[in-house]
Amino acid sequence: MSEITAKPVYNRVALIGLGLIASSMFWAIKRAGLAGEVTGYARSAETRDTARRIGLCDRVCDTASAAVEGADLVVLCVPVGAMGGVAAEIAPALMPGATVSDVGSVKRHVIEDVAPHIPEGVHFVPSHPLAGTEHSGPESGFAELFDNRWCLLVPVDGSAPEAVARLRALWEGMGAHVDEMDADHHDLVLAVTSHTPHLIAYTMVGVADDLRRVTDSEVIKYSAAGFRDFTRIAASDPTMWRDVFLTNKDATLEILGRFTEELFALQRAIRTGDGQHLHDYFTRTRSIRRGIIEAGQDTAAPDFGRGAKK
Ligand SMILES: NC(=O)C1=CN([C@@H]2O[C@H](COP(=O)(O)OP(=O)(O)OC[C@H]3O[C@@H](n4cnc5c(N)ncnc54)[C@H](O)[C@@H]3O)[C@@H](O)[C@H]2O)C=CC1
Ligand SMILES: O=C(O)C(=O)Cc1ccc(O)cc1
Repeated sequence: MSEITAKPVYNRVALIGLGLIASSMFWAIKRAGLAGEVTGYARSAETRDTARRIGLCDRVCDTASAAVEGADLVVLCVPVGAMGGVAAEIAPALMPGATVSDVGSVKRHVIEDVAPHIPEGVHFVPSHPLAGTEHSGPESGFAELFDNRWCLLVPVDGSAPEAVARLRALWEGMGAHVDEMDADHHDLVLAVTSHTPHLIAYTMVGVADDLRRVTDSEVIKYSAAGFRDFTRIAASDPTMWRDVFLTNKDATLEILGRFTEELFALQRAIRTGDGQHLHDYFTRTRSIRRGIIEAGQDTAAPDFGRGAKK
């Protein structure tokens, strides 16, 4: 857990879109004293009311422009497909010298949608915390979400090194390990490690539901850990994940193509009784898992299902 820092990294941070990630950022920023003030804006009056009720943000504003006024860091925490529209809305109110960042799960598309709206003299440094849960909304965040998790910074052409270093300090202060990556590489890596696995989980739960077994209490009760993980992941926010697949289309289709080829080979091995193929395949995948454990790269699973925490 981070210590309280002596000096805030930013004077004023504005969080736009008050869901899981923004609320977790707020509690993590407060935990370590990383900003003088945190303002927030959410599109719906209901979310703004909830935020005020639970003390999420020092000041909740009724417009995005009011929230970003005087902010030296603005973080867009809305679904990937909404980033460009929000950037256009806040652009005239951005303070010269401010940094705009985002936390979107896809980077190339966000950069293409947001960068054209960033005024001269304002920095743009996209980011992506590799931490989350299947929960969403302002009450789902907690200060520990980013502890020991990776946050990838994806600087664009012209991102000033000092703006990148300052954002790195914020994420490290929130407990994350930080790495930098190019946008296309990011999108391919995430298609393998997150996006396609989510699609597979959605599909598996859909298949089980088609068989009318998933809602049967006995099946839920006796389902093994793997299927339970699928149901947890398949409960993730539909808007967020719709946008992920629509905006990381090429990388996801590339990985899905490879996935289906391998799946067909396994399907054929089962049909033809080719136990050697199955055994070889499972031996290879087991060694990958063991390599991860031996390298100490298996970070502890976050404590899913927690509520907002002050
Ligand atoms: N949920 C997760 O596990 C992770 C999500 N992300 C990314 O973080 C971003 C936010 O995700 P969450 O916090 O999970 O979502 P969330 O659904 O909890 O919160 C998103 C908020 O944005 C608001 N919103 C939607 N469209 C808007 C618009 N046009 N203008 C203003 N507000 C709008 C929603 O009402 C909601 O309050 C997404 O881009 C997602 O890809 C990144 C890492 C992990
Ligand atoms: O809940 C899970 O298992 C996750 O994988 C969380 C997650 C979801 C989306 C991201 O862009 C990053 C992390």
